[in-house]
Amino acid sequence: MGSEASPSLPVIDFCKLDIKPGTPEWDSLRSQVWKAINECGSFEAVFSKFSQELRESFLNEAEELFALPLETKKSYVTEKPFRKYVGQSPSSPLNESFIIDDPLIFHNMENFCNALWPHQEKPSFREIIQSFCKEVFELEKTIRRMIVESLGVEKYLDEHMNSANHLLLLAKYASPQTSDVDSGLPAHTDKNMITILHQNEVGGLEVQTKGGEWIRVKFSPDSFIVLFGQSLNAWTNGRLHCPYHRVRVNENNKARISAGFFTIFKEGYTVEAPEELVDEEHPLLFKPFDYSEFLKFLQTFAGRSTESALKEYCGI
Ligand SMILES: O=C(O)CCC(=O)C(=O)O
Ligand SMILES: [Fe+2]
Repeated sequence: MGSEASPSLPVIDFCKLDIKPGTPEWDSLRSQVWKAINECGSFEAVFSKFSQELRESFLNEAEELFALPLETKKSYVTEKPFRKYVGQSPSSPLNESFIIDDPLIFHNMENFCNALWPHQEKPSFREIIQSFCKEVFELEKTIRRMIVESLGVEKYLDEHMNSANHLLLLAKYASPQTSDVDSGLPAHTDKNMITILHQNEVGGLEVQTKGGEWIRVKFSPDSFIVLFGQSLNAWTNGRLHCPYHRVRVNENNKARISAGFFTIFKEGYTVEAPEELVDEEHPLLFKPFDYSEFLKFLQTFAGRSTESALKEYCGI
């Protein structure tokens, strides 16, 4: 963490993602990840995997999506919780977003494109979004593997790696019309396993330190901000810190575009801390739960009204 005057997130260089588990380079990266998790529950991954062209195309495709007519955007609804368009709600009036279910699955992207562009083929959207997501989700898997190793529970590695699905959030934050409006997304902790956030040059993401200070995340085209959520914390039996974060956008005439790469537990998978992580010093914190059932609870009034929703749902 930086000086007291201006705290910053730990920065970890993932430029050599092809390093192999078991090598000294891997071990060094893993100890940096574990240290950052303990200190902040968040870090900036420097990830220069993308050409400037691909990154710009990715952000441009997202911008084009939000430029569609409101009625068209609203027509994207699915039967699954949260996988839909949300626009300008009273609690975050500048924000609109889409959540796409596992974007690496061809027909999910096809369904999404058919809903948004019913009269037009949109292969570029699908291809660009998928090429981008593929790399970010590889980064996510590397980080999760490092966590399992750091906890010394490698015997659960395969099961754990296979227990996850991915979601893509695309969000736009309109620039406020007056300089005294200072809002974006209220402070919250994430409920999923891991979130990786990327943003255009407008910036606005803030992450809270354990000491309660807000870090304004500095923008760089290679920055991917990693945050840990309540479900992964439950699986580790409370070994992780899930930081509060928020978005504050200021008047600057340009919209903020962001992408959230979410990892969640698969529907039907029972999330349960490995017995090795439960002892007298670390009594079991959560009863086994199914993440997709927990999502339903999150949509109820009780689930929406608390920040410690998982604790309410299945805390011991
Ligand atoms: O737009 C962002 O960068 C943050 C989004 C976020 O925190 C969330 O959707 O949980
Ligand atoms: Fe979040």
